[in-house]
Amino acid sequence: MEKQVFDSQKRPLRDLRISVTDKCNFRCQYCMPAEIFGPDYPFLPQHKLLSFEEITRLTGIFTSLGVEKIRITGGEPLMRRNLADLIRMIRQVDGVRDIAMTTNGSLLARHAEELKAAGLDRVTVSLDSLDDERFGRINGRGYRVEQILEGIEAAAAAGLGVKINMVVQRGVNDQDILPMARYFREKGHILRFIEFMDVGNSNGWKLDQVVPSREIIRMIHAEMPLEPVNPNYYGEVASRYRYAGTEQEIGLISSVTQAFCSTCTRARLSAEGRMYNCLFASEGEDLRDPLRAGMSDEELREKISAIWTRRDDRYSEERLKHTPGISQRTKVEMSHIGG
Ligand SMILES: Nc1nc2c(ncn2[C@@H]2O[C@H](COP(=O)(O)OP(=O)(O)OP(=O)(O)O)[C@@H](O)[C@H]2O)c(=O)[nH]1
Ligand SMILES: C[S@@+](CC[C@H](N)C(=O)[O-])C[C@H]1O[C@@H](n2cnc3c(N)ncnc32)[C@H](O)[C@@H]1O
Ligand code: SF4
Ligand code: SF4
Repeated sequence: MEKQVFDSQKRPLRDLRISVTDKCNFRCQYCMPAEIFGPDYPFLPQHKLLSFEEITRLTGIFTSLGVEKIRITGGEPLMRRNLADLIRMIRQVDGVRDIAMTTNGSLLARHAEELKAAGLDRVTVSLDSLDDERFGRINGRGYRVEQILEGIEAAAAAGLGVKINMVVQRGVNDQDILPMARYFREKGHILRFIEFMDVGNSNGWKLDQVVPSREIIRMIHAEMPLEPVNPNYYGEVASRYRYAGTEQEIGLISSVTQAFCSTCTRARLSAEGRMYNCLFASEGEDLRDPLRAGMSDEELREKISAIWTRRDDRYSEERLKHTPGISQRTKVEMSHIGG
């Protein structure tokens, strides 16, 4: 690393979350509701997407400013053709310590081995229920649980690290909290419960749909006693717990009730090459056009450094005081920026 940049709140730039496509084969109601993301939805045409070479070049510039962790996301990242080639290219970039991918798991079984061979370290698979009927409704396309579980097991068998993410919504899948905890405890995979967030403009978020993490802990602890575990690293998003007397962990991502903006080290790159300083940002800064217009690495580096240096975003910490006005502000969609 040549230089570590800090933002206006003294937060270092450490992670880059790269969205490789805005398309997805699911239509999760909380992310890409089918009524809005219908057959005529104007997804990005291929020429507007950053190429693998462009993503790799930008990754190298980000690592020279302090980034060590890369997360590949989307849309559904496995909808991007030849994704393993991109992983192979990013793996070669100096300073990249960890490459993870967030996926809905539906295409994972057929790609797990090539992704591992290309240099992917770990996957986080999103799964909100073990009940086929509920899961089919949540994903909006009738996909079955079995297909995702096969993807999870294929990833583990290929030697990838595996975590499971479950977005919890009251009245939608809160009855799945305990079955999910029991199942993944038995399987030995880390399950993380995510508080449903007001991302984007289309998911019709209401505060009473959020199940606070402390309620989830209480519920699980009553059946399977838990004890807290210290964070793995500065700015870890999940609070960790383990089942008492075991090494088996769960995580709670409390972005609504216990915001973690004060240690947020994450920059985001959208599929068309805009840099976002926050998951809830309205505007991103275009890097693609300057890159295609021939900007040098040094000039791009200065541009990215300047964007991070003036960053003061802390949306989640301010959310509650802003809650009445939340829906009036136009934010980037989660499927666009990648979560
Ligand atoms: N508000 C907010 N939520 C976030 C942020 N980063 C992640 N999340 C939420 O947490 C979920 C899980 O994110 P992951 O990328 O799996 O978590 P992570 O903590 O980066 O993963 P590890 O690297 O395995 O620790 C996302 O899908 C979002 O819902 C963030 O910066 N702000
Ligand atoms: C936008 S998806 C992209 C990657 C991939 N398609 C997937 O679903 O894993 C990334 C993560 O964001 C989470 N997510 C989407 N909308 C959310 C919301 N409103 N609140 C909390 N998490 C959300 C998803 O559950 C998923 O774990
Ligand atoms: S959460 Fe992931 S799988 Fe669901 S619609 Fe969004 S991008 Fe697709
Ligand atoms: S709300 Fe924005 S600043 Fe806060 S943790 Fe999330 S991405 Fe970071």
